[in-house]
Amino acid sequence: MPIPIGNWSVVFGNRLISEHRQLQIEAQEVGIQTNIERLNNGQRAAYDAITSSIFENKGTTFFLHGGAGTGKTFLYNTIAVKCRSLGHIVVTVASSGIASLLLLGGRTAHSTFRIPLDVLENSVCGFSKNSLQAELFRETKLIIWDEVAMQHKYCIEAVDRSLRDICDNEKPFGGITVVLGGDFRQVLPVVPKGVREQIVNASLRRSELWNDIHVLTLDLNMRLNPMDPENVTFARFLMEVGTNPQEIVHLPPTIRKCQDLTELLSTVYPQLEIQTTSTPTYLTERSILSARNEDVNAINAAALNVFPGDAFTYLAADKLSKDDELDRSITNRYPNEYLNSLDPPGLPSFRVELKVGCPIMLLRNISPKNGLCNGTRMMVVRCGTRIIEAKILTGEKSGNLEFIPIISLTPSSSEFPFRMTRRQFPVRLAYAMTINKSQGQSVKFVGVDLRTPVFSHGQLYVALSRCTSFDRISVLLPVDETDTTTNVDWEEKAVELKRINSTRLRHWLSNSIVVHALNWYIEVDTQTFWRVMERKFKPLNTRGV
Ligand SMILES: Nc1ncnc2c1ncn2[C@@H]1O[C@H](COP(=O)(O)OP(=O)(O)OP(=O)(O)O)[C@@H](O)[C@H]1O
Repeated sequence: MPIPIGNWSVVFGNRLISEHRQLQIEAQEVGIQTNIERLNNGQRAAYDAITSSIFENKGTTFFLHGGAGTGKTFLYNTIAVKCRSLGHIVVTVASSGIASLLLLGGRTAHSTFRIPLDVLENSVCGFSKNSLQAELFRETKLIIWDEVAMQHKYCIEAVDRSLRDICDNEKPFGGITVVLGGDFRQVLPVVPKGVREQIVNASLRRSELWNDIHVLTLDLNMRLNPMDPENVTFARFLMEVGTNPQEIVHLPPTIRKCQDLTELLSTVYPQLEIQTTSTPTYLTERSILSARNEDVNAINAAALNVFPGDAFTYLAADKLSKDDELDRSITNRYPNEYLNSLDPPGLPSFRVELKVGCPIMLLRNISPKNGLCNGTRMMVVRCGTRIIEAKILTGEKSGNLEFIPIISLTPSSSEFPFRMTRRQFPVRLAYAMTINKSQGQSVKFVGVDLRTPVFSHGQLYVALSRCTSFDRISVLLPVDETDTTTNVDWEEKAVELKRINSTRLRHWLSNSIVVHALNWYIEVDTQTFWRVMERKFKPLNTRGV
């Protein structure tokens, strides 16, 4: 297609600003006053602090910290509607497509701010000073950014840098009031093949920006009924797992412990062998979670095996990028059979097997406006040769029938020493999903596969907080465990990872031990060091005796 000549925004105005004018008109039609009156004390205090920064042009950066169900989204939307109804521009974004669907006028942070995919320490966003985006942001009074705890700090820093530049203002985010929100008890940013220190360091809390951030806290769970003692105990248990985690967690007797995978499957998905059981409500209400992709794939395959009906198999077309295809040393070393055997995270498998009535999860933001985001759960309605028809199970658009096309997907550049593309339906089976993927999703019945314990910060807390009561959680533990599992908390004060420096070394050695691991030095306080050693080596000693 030829590129249009001329500057159409001069004729029609800035289309991004026009979209926001539409949101302002819609906001005037919503009766926002009742929502403001319903805010609880914590929400009200946060509301007052944020609105005063907006209306008095203070340009404060806030972090709204709150666990699952504490009413963060309710508050974001209340503030956004209030400001829009007064004619202000409010940009609402989230770190994931699925979370952005819950915000009024929400989009992903990456698409709104044009954050580079391979973001680095000094990256800037992909809009210039004269762009439509820059014009929109200069008019913006408030930015709301949800699920920030799982976003790499470089993304937030890139937005800060770019906004300072286009607004010619050295205040954080160019002087715009910003509300970042999330929960640091949940999983931290994903750093491919990253070691613990890299992952902890990728968190916003380790950014220079954190020094200028004003933290607001919400701690009343609005999803649980405070009059129900069972609910209160459950909320307390979750809080304990999230905020004061012990290395070993005792799972209360009210949580069902399954003997094997078959029992876990039949507890979470009862009567799966009957085709008519698989309705949208049945599938929306349940999920099995596991920390590792391999276990998730095995559980999905087992569930599909139990579910009746004909299986449709779709094989992908894999190929190397054009440059690599010409290089004989690469084509000889990585033939097509090898590419087919790869199962990179975030990409569909080479072989996708589906049945009508089974749940799937989208792996790409195909059309956020229509509820088709990375993470959207759907139920397969028809399996065509070139298209899959599926019903949306979650979010505002649930119940809508949509077509899923075959598309070309590329794994992140750092994954392999070559570039490849895979043409496949961007879906995975969704009877089970990884704990990281389940963040932000709620279900009625959850199964947690803990045969391999969680390995990263916040995973146990996220897995156990997907539903609202003990008796709806079933777990599968290793054969030799009856009611305990391991938790991981990387934000704790007891063990701090730091690059060594000689002045600190002398000081540290008085009350801690410095261990050399790979190319990092790890400082561990003496008590924790011996506790870990004891746990690790006790079995050997016992056998020796
Ligand atoms: N002040 C309030 N009055 C009435 N209902 C509320 C209030 N605050 C929150 N809620 C309701 O409580 C439930 C949880 O709130 P919300 O989804 O905003 O929490 P959240 O912190 O965003 O949760 P999550 O992190 O799990 O997404 C929702 O159904 C919401 O409508």
